[in-house]
Amino acid sequence: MHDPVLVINCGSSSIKYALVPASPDQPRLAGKAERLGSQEARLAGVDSAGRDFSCPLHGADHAAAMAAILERLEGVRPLAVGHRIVHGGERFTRATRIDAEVHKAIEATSELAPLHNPANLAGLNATLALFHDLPQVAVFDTAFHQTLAPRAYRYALPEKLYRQHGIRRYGFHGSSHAYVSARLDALSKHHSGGWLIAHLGNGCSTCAVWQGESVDTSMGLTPLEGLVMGTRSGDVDPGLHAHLGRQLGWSLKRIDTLLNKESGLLGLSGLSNDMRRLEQAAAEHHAGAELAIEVFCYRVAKSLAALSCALPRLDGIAFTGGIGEHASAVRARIVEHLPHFGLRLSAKANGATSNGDERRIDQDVGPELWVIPTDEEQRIAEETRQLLQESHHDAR
Ligand SMILES: Nc1ncnc2c1ncn2[C@@H]1O[C@H](COP(=O)(O)OP(=O)(O)O)[C@@H](O)[C@H]1O
Ligand SMILES: CC(=O)OP(=O)(O)O
Ligand SMILES: [Mg+2]
Repeated sequence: MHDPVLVINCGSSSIKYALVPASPDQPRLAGKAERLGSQEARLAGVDSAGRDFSCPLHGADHAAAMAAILERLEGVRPLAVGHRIVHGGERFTRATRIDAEVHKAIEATSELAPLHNPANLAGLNATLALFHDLPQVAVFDTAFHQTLAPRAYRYALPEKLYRQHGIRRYGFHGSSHAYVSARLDALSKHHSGGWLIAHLGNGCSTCAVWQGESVDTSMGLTPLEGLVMGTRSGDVDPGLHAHLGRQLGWSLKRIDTLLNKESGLLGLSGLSNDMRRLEQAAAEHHAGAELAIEVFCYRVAKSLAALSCALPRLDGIAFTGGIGEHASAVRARIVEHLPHFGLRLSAKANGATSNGDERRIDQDVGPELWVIPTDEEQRIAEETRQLLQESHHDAR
């Protein structure tokens, strides 16, 4: 049980890997393959000899990138492999050891998370081939939100669709929200309190946490509901699909691509899905970039206000994800849109450059405001290790 856990986090266009040691004072080998599927695809990180590296992947897809990662980890013998699996449907409420039947069940949920589950499976298949004798564990994004009450997870649709087809809200980014919520519990004086968490990365979601449990969240049946994201629209009028079909003759496939890949920050700005790029362009008065940032911030605030209804008490708000962690102007604009929450942002603390630390950014009055860098890999490793310990215990 002292060996490290290899964590594979396959996103829509990236793969993060981490060899997470049993004890936090030991070094962690980690890296990331980015922009997969494009000519700019690259892999950078630390290899099994502890050396930093960075290399082009020349248009590699997920499977090719996984092969390149595993090559760099040659000689590594982990305790187990923990996989981030985005959609676990209603069946998977906690980390689960992967066998042939679980593998099939994950495949079956792929159509509910078309940008994610197929990528997760590519990562799983690559490590299964190399480490076929090691335990492989699935840690689901949806599991943390299985504590939602029916009033939060049911859509106002005929019951049959829920009972027979599992059509309900599931929520995602569970490992991130769970990690941040546990850190807030450790750091804040409000132990086990009421928190709103904004995970703002390429995919974005908010979550209301009460006493360590998710009570509501912005994503739904798929990771498309809710906030404006890099290329995803978030909420639109459900009548849009029928309208585009009738008026423009668009197929469902075309509409799906529009909402998942051509919308969000990219669609609004007409420029980029990357917040850094948009902030630069907005500083030069690019109208599309200014609008994209304005809509993004307003929608995050609106979602936080809506989710506050799920909390008996609001102790604070935490920002995480690439944008939540680094974009101080975005955080300030979100807070500005919530004047009735009594939030008092400290301009100095908010404006300080982020160097990966956890920090408070309020003036010590009103609900607390935090920046907490997320660590999905740490959470996935912990859940993997815990599952193995439990099965070890049960077997004795
Ligand atoms: N310094 C920064 N300022 C503004 N935005 C940033 C900064 N660093 C990263 N971001 C944004 O974070 C987003 C990516 O978030 P991240 O959580 O890394 O993505 P992923 O969901 O792929 O893990 C991008 O929009 C990127 O522009
Ligand atoms: C669920 C989801 O949106 O994940 P990601 O942020 O990795 O795209
Ligand atoms: Mg992400």
